[in-house]
Amino acid sequence: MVFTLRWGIVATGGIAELFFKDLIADPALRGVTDVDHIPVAVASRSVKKAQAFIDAHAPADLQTKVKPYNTYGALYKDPNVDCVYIATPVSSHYENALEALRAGKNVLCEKPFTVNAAQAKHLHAVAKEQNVFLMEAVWTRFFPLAKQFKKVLHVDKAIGRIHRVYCDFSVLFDPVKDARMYHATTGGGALLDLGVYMTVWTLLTCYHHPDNQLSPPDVIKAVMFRSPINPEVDESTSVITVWEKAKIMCIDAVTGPSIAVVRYPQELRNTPVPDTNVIVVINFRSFLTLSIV
Ligand SMILES: NC(=O)C1=CN([C@@H]2O[C@H](COP(=O)(O)OP(=O)(O)OC[C@H]3O[C@@H](n4cnc5c(N)ncnc54)[C@H](OP(=O)(O)O)[C@@H]3O)[C@@H](O)[C@H]2O)C=CC1
Ligand SMILES: O=C1OC[C@@H](O)[C@H](O)[C@H]1O
Repeated sequence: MVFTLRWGIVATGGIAELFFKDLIADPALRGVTDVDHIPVAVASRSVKKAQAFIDAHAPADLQTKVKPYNTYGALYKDPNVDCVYIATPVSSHYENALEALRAGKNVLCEKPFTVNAAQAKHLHAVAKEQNVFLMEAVWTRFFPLAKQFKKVLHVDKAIGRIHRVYCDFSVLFDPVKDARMYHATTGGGALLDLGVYMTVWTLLTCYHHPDNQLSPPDVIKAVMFRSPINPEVDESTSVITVWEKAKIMCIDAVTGPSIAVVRYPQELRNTPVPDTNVIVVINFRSFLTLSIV
């Protein structure tokens, strides 16, 4: 029997477009035959934008079936929506998710989940109260690669004992096109926007290390450079965590919005690596490659 999940899309920006395209792809393409996803509503702050989004992205057979809304709140009240996908800037995630949860909807909320831990904890509590599903859309955590990464490190122990972890991720943002990245009011800056991506690999390596027994890090220290374009947001941030039980020190660095230091496997492969050192490379561009060099 096929379970059908009916989706409401909140906001019509860049990632909402990509999500929508994936949502309507046939699940059989990824070997799934017992679940079907259908978009039933799109909400924007302007109904014209919602309609234009549907016109541009919904396939012919769904064009008249996907309902446009001119407020996000109206979509939360639609009884045909089972799950709401929130694709607004992070500064609005808490408010949007809270309203959707209180309307009894399941929620998939874009990363970063909220601007602080208190908001995240409150959303978690409300979702429990309402007995609905709530998740942050950190897609990289759900690639088969993540599972394989954990197995290679912690079950196969392919690189032996882990002493130090370095995670580095950079993206260059255009001050006009990616304006949300340059303002604190929209939750911009390197750490808030990109930090989750490194955290995935840090947590898989350190938090899920068998010796760590799912304990939080014992030390967390961070250094931040302000953006020269708008000092309200950070240009780059480095975070050191120490995991005493597993005896690992981890350095996470993110860079953006206006400077990007991009390191990809190609250049690492060309770097001679002494036998005693091992680098595990995750290729962010494809998410398919896990190399031990
Ligand atoms: N998982 C992933 O790979 C990615 C996730 N993201 C995350 O998705 C979220 C949205 O990013 P992205 O789509 O790139 O952003 P965009 O700026 O392209 O779109 C954001 C949309 O949110 C709505 N919105 C509501 N309030 C505001 C506001 N105050 N200012 C601007 N827009 C607002 C608008 O839709 P409308 O006018 O229709 O209401 C707008 O189109 C962020 O949290 C980001 O971190 C982003 C890129 C990749
Ligand atoms: O989540 C993200 O990952 C990739 C970036 O290009 C994007 O803007 C960011 O928000």
